[in-house]
Amino acid sequence: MANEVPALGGLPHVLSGKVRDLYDAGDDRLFFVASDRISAFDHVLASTIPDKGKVLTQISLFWFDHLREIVPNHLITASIDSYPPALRAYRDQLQGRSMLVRRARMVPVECVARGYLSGSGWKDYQRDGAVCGIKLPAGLRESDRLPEPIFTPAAKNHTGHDENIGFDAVVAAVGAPLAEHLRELTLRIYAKASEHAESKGLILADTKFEFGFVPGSDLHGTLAAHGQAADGDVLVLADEVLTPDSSRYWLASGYAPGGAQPSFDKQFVRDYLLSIRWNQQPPAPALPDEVVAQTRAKYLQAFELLTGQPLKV
Ligand SMILES: N#Cc1c(N)ncnc1-c1cnn(CCN2CCOCC2)c1
Repeated sequence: MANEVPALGGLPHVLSGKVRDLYDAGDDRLFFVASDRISAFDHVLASTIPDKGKVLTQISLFWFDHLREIVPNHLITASIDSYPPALRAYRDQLQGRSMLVRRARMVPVECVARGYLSGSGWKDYQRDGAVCGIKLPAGLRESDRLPEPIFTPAAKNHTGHDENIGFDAVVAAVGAPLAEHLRELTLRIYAKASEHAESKGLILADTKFEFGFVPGSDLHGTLAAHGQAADGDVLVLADEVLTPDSSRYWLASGYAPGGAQPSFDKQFVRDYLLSIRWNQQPPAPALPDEVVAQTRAKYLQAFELLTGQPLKV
């Protein structure tokens, strides 16, 4: 079937996720545009949240910079004046919610770090007393802080839920040296990010990273000291980074283990969808204006808490 999503400024559409659209910018570059779409219970809702795409993009850009001493990344630029000329005609549509990145050879594993027991980790713990084959102490409650953060990888499942896998499966997929590097790097990034979040009154319960390899010479003209493959390619942090869509953030002031914690950004949406007893089947319902406004405010608050700056809308 012909691609239903039109090209953007002559850049062919590559794929779309629930929130972001990806285009081929040529010369081994990709172009991301983050929409204001919002998903809940695995469905994209009929309503959008104004400025959500800008918030998520700006949070990723903040973390790329904050983590630059730990890990290089795939970003080329988020400045419209540096985009391919044909895109500059879309300045109003792209401002603040887009980025030009290096096309990477993506690692086929979702690299998840967990500091707390929640979501699929809680479900796996209840069944096995372990998460991704990592045995945990008995008697943990939902949302409990783990004795130490753990690496809980997942297989990329493009249809729906990613499937938690053991470290051995990562080794089988990418080899032991890279598997060990991914685990160490994922946990190191998580430690730095959760320390920053905590200093801002937020708990970073868990987060998902995606990594890929780019030619070493492409990386700002310098070779990175670590994460270098034998062929000279360099491992970079890609995709979205430590956003409320790829992470669980909780307000530290309201933290109460023993049950599910309110989602920092989507609780108003979830509560509304539960209140109308939606059967979680398409078509996903629209949201009342008040829920849209409250949710937008939470995204702006997340950005301001994490960065210390108000979002330029
Ligand atoms: N980042 C990045 C990246 C890159 N730098 N090079 C090559 N491929 C990718 C890539 C392609 N797909 N994904 C999964 C993330 N998707 C994005 C769209 O929205 C859905 C999720 C990553």
